[in-house]
Amino acid sequence: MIEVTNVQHQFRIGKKGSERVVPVLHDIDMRVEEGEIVTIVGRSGSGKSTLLNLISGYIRPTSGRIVVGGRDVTALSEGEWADFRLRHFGFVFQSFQLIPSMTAFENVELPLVLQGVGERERKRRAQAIMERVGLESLGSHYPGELSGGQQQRVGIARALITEPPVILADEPTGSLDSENERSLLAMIRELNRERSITFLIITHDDQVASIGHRTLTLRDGRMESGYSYATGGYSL
Ligand SMILES: Nc1ncnc2c1ncn2[C@@H]1O[C@H](COP(=O)(O)OP(=O)(O)OP(=O)(O)O)[C@@H](O)[C@H]1O
Repeated sequence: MIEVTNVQHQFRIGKKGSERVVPVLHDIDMRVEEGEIVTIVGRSGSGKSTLLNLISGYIRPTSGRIVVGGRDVTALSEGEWADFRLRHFGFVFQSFQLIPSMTAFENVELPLVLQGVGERERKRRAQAIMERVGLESLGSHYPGELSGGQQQRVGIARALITEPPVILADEPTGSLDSENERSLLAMIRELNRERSITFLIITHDDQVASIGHRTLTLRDGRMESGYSYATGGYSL
């Protein structure tokens, strides 16, 4: 499903002529199978978000190969990438990233607008997914009128609406209290079981890490072997 092979990444910072190279990721090899929940942990600055941004194509690796669903995505043009991203990935963020001037329903519908899906089909699918995440009565609320837990459910519904095979989540419970965190994690598990959606989740939180079938650890830009809850052993 996702195969990262020998990926290195460095950022260039500073003015042209006096640029400095900042190496961030080294020799990254990892695989995520279809239907797995994989959590990635590591200290602040270890390169977790950079790895997620590489997998989702927002940045390109300095070297190495990333294959998603059988496609070598490092070879895609910008336009192809935007299209590929919309079909293959749903995104969930710590800060929800909802559009404040749109209602919950309109936020959920938005990816389908971008995909050019007709209005009737959009409404039907948005309605169904809002029901699935328990928000059917809150569709007309604006994000500012919802609790953090409810906003993150809108975020999950928006990520699910295009039925992507993979959901990438960066600290999805980082802004939630422990009760909302528990309920969001239960929902991620259910969605994974019901729909075989693959989840790749970055987190600092042990509770979140433990919902992964495997947990991988990044340390100073290198991947340490991961712990598998299924086999009780370590592997990449
Ligand atoms: N656009 C950029 N330009 C230059 N350096 C960057 C850029 N983005 C990230 N970095 C550097 O890369 C390193 C890894 O950052 P990254 O955000 O991937 O870490 P992280 O593990 O996700 O951290 P956190 O848990 O704090 O979010 C850091 O040293 C950071 O300063």
